[in-house]
Amino acid sequence: MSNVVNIEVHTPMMQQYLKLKAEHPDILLFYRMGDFYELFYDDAKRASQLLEISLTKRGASAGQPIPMAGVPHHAVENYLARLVQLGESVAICEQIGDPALSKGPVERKVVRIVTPGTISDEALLQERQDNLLAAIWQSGQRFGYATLDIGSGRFRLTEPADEESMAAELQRTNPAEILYPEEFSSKQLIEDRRGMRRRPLWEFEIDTARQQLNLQFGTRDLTGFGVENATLALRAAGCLLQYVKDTQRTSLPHIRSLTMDRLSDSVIMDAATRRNLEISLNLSGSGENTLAAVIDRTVTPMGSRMLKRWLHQPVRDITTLNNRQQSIGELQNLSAELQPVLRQIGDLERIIARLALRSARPRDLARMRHAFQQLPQLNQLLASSQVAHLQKLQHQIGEFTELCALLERAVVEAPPVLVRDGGVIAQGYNAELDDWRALADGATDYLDKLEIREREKLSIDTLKVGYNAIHGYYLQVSRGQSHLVPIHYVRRQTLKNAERYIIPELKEYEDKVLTSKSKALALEKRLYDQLFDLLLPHLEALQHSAAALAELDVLSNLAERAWTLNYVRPTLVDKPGIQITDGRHPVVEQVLKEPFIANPVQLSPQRRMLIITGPNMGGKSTYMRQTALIVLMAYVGSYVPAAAATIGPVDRIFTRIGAADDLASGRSTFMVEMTETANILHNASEFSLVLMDEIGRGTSTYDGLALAWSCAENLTNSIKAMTLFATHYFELTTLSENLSGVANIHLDAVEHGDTIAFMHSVQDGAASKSYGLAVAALAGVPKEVIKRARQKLRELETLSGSGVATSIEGAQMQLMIEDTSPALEALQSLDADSLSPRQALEWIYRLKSLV
Ligand SMILES: Nc1ncnc2c1ncn2[C@@H]1O[C@H](COP(=O)(O)OP(=O)(O)OP(=O)(O)O)[C@@H](O)[C@H]1O
Repeated sequence: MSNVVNIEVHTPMMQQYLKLKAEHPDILLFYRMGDFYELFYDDAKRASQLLEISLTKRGASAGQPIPMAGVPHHAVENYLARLVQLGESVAICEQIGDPALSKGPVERKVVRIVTPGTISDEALLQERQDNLLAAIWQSGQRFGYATLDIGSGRFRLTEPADEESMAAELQRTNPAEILYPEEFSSKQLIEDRRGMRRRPLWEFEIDTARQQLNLQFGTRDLTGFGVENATLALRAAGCLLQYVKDTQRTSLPHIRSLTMDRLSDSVIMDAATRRNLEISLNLSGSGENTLAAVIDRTVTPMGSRMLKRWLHQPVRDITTLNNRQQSIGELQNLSAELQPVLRQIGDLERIIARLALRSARPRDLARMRHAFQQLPQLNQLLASSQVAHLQKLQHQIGEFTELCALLERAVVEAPPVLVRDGGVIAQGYNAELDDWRALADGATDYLDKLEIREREKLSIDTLKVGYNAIHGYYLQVSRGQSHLVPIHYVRRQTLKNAERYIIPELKEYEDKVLTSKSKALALEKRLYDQLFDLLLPHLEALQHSAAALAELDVLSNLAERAWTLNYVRPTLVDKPGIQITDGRHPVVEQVLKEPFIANPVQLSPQRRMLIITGPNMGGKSTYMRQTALIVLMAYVGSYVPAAAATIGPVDRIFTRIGAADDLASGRSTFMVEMTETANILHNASEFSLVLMDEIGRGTSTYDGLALAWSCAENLTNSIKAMTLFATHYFELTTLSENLSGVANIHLDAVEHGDTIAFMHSVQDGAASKSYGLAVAALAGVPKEVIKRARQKLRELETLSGSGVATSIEGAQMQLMIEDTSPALEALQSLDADSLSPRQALEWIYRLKSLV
């Protein structure tokens, strides 16, 4: 802010503003002015662009007009939501002093900082998506990475060994905000991401990190979490925790532990694989036609978030997988009854987080109560289950009878949005509150009693209590009886026929009535806060319960999906290999109008590589992807789209499918393809599932073929990975003759008149011909171009004379020769509908002579 050299020359209000702004130079400052939040100077200009609100001026200070933009306070959430979406942070500055008592501007303070990665307000969050804050640290090749979900308290660490795995982690977690150290050298990893925050190096100090974390968890050291030696990740975690404390400005009791994610615990997928398999985002970046779109029918937002985490992090622990499978089996009979009950539970996880942050709204408490009210029924439904894992979940869910009763007593049936307006605490919960409210509503019989008492005591039958705006409450006595009033009656007003008096008791009452409304409100706020104090000791149990409920939702969803979509339970074995009978692509089978053709997969140490040939559009990519998706689903613990599946150990899934230019980082299609291939060759093992689609396509034929050939050899001979290798290089089909473990399969197609029909069924052996030209014709490439291509193809084939090419393309030539015969040409020009029977007979003779 260059125009602010000497703060003294500004108006007092601007001085206050500038001091506050100086503490938050990099983020927008929302400065509360009455019913508005206002932004000044550069903030105003930026906000007016980002929010499309008008930029005006508010007077002048230091001789210069002050650019200003503002948003009404009641609509602030909409604006915040938009800014947070754009990756911006906002400091919220409120008036905290009493305007009536302050000289000069009212005292103001930044009460919280809203940042994309630390939001917990319902209005700012997407329901069915995790919202993570991340911090990253680098040392040499290696990284430390910490993520926190403030909406649940999940705090996780990893230490990716290289850039590739770091990129995969970033993609898996997809944080809303990333803290990175100044001088971070792998900037290209994060530069396209939103919500980037550069932090000073000292925030990543290891000693400070340990100290901060121990303070947070109330521990002496971090050995209990098994992260003592993870110094890279701990540095990131330390920075992250300080940032959260700084922005939230409140305690964070729901962040109770730290977990280390170890790569060996899950089936690893790199960034390209995650993208290619379209797990929760499709290749064009939306959620349609993805695995998640097909199998997510969870009934709570927390369940949906958990399911997506599962899909992105398949686990290798057989016990966990068996637990999930058994539960799904059992829940197939129960899910129809369970799901409507679970739906009522809603987003308990985030409600509990807001409770921990003491920002839960009255409706959060009402929803929590409603959730508790479902628990007896839920427990009853689960009671009959024999599956140990479900029993464990049931135990973890608990019943919270007392908390439910408390909330039933304390909170009205349908509370308003904010505590500020009152009307949240229920009648009968607190006697004092009831009194104040009764007073405020004039709903007491105090005045009636007073009137009767005084009238009888003084024997003045005209005495009555009245009220007017000027004098407040008074006692009125007719002129004729006014001489009877006692000495402590003070005359206030004389009317024609009556006198009006006040007495101290009445005045006292009046003061009480006048202040009762604000007294009631203040008490209500206190009681509301006390409710938090009563609920918070149960925080840990509540968090466990929410997690178990989310898991129950995911499992009954998977049970329902398995039942509805006809999935089977896969058998997980220690013996390497993948055997699938009648496998289907979970997404393609849903979007296809025609029936999906199920296909088998047989992979084993003796049959490690399948070379897949067949026409374009034949279904090669679909087949390869469905195999990967079935394996992924099996390692999520889900049932799979197949008639049967037996799946051995899988450590990683790799895909080299399709190629998109990575223009942003200046890498060509071929370069991307080769980088991904290199990654596979470096990292795959005999337990990896590798999908290779048409590698070598992006360069000259011979280079491409040579590369494809040597990659295939390397994958079978040295790496011994389980590989599906789709190719248009027919030469590769001869690999099976020389290499053990390689087999040919193809996708079938048949010609049908002058078009071809794709059978989409996988058969043993290599494809008998290539249908490139036929498919091109099908796609509408002009006839003369196809014709010329046929000529050219023939020339090329005569030229090359290579064994494989001719034998396979020979068949193609056959097709072409037939195609150009005069009989065929004559037939093509024939309008069969216009022929008489006699003409038809003549035609047959004519055709015969042409052949
Ligand atoms: N098993 C199947 N059953 C029914 N339809 C299928 C099947 N497999 C694929 N298809 C249909 O065929 C289309 C093309 O499939 P896919 O993209 O897998 O072919 P491809 O052989 O990989 O083609 P290209 O070589 O051009 O990439 C799919 O979009 C789908 O509509």
